[in-house]
Amino acid sequence: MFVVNDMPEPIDDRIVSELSTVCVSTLGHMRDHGFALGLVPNRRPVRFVGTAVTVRIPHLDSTAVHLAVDMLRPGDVLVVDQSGDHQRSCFGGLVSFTAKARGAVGAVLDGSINDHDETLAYDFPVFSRGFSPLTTRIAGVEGAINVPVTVAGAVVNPGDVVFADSDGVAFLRPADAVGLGAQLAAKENAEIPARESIANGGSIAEFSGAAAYRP
Ligand SMILES: O=C([O-])CC(=O)C(=O)O
Ligand SMILES: [Mg+2]
Repeated sequence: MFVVNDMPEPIDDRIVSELSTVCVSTLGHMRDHGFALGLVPNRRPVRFVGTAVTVRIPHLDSTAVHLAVDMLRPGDVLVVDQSGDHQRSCFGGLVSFTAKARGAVGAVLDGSINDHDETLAYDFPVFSRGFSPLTTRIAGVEGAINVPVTVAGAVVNPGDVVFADSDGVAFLRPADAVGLGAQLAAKENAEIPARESIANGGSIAEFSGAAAYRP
């Protein structure tokens, strides 16, 4: 059975611009959930913030991926749950080319990617488990578009904020992303005077508070 739900509301442009200047790992200093752990980008440096368009496929059948890629809009990020089949690739040259042509800003797959050499020229950022020659088929078995999915340990809803950089990917509910950019920027900016102090012999443990635990 195939499920094709409506496309989600695009995330606010302000969320995109605020999160585009801060690091995903700064969020990792503040919370432990919502990260896609174990995925790697097809190139570094990389950075994108966009609206999650979700897809769930059974391991062999990427019919729903091809349907979803055609639906992508500028600013979207395709997020694919491969039902636990991490070794298989549903995402190669033609899918990358189509996603980029639609204006999507990236993809996050809990599976592998293929067509490495072809996709270099497309310069389309994709997080995945790595490269694999074992691909999917258009088998028409089943699939779902814009349903809640699980990707590398994180639950993702259609319309969530996908916040990605060279360190990895975080997923945020849009309401949780409001004002987050400023919070992360403040935390990062606090390190500027610390660097100056450390360069002059100061202590990272004093800055971080670890010094309080020195026996
Ligand atoms: O079509 C696929 O499923 C994967 C692929 O090779 C491509 O995108 O070119
Ligand atoms: Mg191909």
